Amino acid sequence: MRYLTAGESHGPALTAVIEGIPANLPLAPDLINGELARRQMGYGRGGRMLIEKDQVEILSGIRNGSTLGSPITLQIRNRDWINWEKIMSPLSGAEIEIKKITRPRPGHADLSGSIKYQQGDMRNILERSSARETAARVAVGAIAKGLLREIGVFVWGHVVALGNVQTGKTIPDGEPSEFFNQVEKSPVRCGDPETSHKMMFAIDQAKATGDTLGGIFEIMIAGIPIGLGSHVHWDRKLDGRLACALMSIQGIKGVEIGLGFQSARLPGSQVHDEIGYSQAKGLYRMTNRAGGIEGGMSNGEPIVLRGAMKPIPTLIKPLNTVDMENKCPVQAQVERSDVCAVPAASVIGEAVTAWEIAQLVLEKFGGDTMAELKERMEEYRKYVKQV
Ligand SMILES: Cc1cc2nc3c(=O)[nH]c(=O)nc-3n(C[C@H](O)[C@H](O)[C@H](O)COP(=O)(O)O)c2cc1C
Ligand SMILES: C=C(O[C@@H]1CC(C(=O)O)=C[C@@H](OP(=O)(O)O)[C@H]1O)C(=O)O
Repeated sequence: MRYLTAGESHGPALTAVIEGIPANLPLAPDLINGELARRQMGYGRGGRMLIEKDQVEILSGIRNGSTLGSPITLQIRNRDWINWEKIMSPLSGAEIEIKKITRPRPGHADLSGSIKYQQGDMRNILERSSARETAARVAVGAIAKGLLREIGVFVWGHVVALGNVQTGKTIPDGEPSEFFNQVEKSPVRCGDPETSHKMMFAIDQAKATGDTLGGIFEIMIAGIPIGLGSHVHWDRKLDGRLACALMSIQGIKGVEIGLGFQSARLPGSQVHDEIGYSQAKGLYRMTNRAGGIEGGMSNGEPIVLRGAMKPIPTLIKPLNTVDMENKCPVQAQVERSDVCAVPAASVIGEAVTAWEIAQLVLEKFGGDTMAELKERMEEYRKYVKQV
């Protein structure tokens, strides 16, 4: 399976072309639109989110509510395009004078991108570096989530820290759906109402001072059998693949799996998950500090990952920079911006990890149709149970 996305932030649309989804996966546009709406919902977003109401158009690969096995093309139009049509026109000689962006924002792609691609106007960099692109990735992830649901695998995400406000709540063992229902109700995607309020207050304060905030989100993936990924080669390791997926999200600067960095400070007796066996459960772990991954493979416990997002680089009270026209000190470019996008990043984290898991499932079990895939997984699950 593979996919590509294309599209500029203020261009006409974002597009994704996906290859390798098996035939006969039921897929309604509402399933994708629901995920697109979740990505847009978080507290702390700027003016752009009031303009966009992301809706998917399916251009190929799905007929009568079901995948065909052929490439799937998805498109999400940018409602903001009408305000940028002339500035973003693909034709040369626009009728209006276009003001170049020459004041790179510290923390964004502007400076390095404009030097690398030899662009005098940094708009030519910011348009594609923008996290607007993640709307396309969430649409792709919605299809991956749909596929995983069919084989009993579920992906959830929630915010565990925003700036220096942290939630003490962890995902409960067993059936976590009640906890995640609470998360869906929270504008900051935090399962603890009291902490949610503190997080919203922190965002309000950052906004009032022209500043921005980052934070940490956690992803949990349940229902994965033992043995996804492999120890045999570096690029087949499940932890490496998931870390790469999360690090590819704009603004993500750190990834942890299970205890993560904390495991480096603890003795082995407090880190490794002891193995047990009972007739009812079969092989099981007494704890899940490894976050469900050992030796580059799933170990049958839920996978638990965290992504750390830096504060948004565009500040309403801009940082110092250099004007590339004359190298004089100036304040960085600012039009409008989000104050915090960690709740959105949590939804994007679900999408990119769901894609990676779906890809690994297809690599292990294969299948041109959902029936083939389900049958092969069923067989494997039976085998694991009787080991
Ligand atoms: C959902 C989301 C929304 C974002 N919104 C903004 C924004 O409004 N302004 C901004 O400067 N950066 C925003 N960012 C972060 C930048 O896209 C990101 O910092 C930039 O592309 C540089 O990449 P890097 O931080 O991964 O190095 C957002 C990121 C995400 C995931
Ligand atoms: C458009 C989205 O996020 C954008 C990501 C982004 C950036 O620099 O990454 C900058 C902002 O865009 P604009 O400059 O148009 O206000 C965000 O709104 C989105 O998430 O759909």
